Amino acid sequence: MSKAGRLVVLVSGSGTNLQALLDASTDPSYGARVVAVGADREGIEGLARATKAQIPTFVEKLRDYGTRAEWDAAIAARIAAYEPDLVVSAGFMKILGAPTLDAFPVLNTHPALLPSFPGAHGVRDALAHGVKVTGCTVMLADSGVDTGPIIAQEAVPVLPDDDEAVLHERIKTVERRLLVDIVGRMVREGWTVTGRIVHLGTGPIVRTGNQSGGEST
Ligand SMILES: Nc1nc2c(c(=O)[nH]1)N[C@@H](CN(C=O)c1ccc(C(=O)N[C@@H](CCC(=O)O)C(=O)O)cc1)CN2
Ligand SMILES: NCC(=O)N[C@@H]1O[C@H](COP(=O)([O-])[O-])[C@@H](O)[C@H]1O
Repeated sequence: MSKAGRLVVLVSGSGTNLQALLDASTDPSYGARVVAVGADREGIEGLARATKAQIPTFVEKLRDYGTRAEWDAAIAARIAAYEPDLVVSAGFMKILGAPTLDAFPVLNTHPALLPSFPGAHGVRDALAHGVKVTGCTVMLADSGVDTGPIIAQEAVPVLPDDDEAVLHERIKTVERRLLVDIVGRMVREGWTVTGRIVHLGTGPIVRTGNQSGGEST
């Protein structure tokens, strides 16, 4: 059995996507394991889920730093300490800067069909716009806000009496399944990026010296 891919998962809230990854990783054939959970705030359920699973956690609060650049450097250093093969932003509510993006592949999950409704309030914005179909997107983060190359999407219906919480829970049911599937495939199969297109299946990401995971061409 080859070595399991190392995931650092970043959270800012309830952490149900994190929990789905923790649950999936109990099967050795999944090929990935969560080695640390990071957050931008204390006292969230996502951190409690990690602690219950005996996974190391760290918190880097933006307000503890004089500048955004200092926070960017600090969270990148915390992530680097765990030597991830893949960073997963699962409800993490801060835009990651170059120190993280330049060092690691960062996967993000968003509760809307990008490029529609990017940002911190995708579910609220879709509902307010009156769309009849929304969904979720798994993508590679780049320096923009939800502008990175899209890996997978799945549509979710908007029902007449939906409020933001009801719709978001319907989306999250789909999102957790999609995220677990894509993370597992990326770690087991690797990926390449050609322009905006992500191709899965280019060889295992877990580095054993001469291998490489995600590659841009
Ligand atoms: N470099 C990137 N970092 C992150 C991305 C990304 O696409 N590129 N995605 C986000 C997750 N996200 C949407 O999926 C998202 C989260 C938060 C925001 C935002 O406006 N954050 C504000 C602060 C909001 C707060 O503290 O409540 C900010 O960072 O100043 C936009 C999009 C994860 N990181
Ligand atoms: N723009 C970022 C964003 O809105 N992310 C969303 O936050 C939720 C976190 O849920 P969780 O903490 O239960 O996994 C998820 O639906 C995720 O897509």
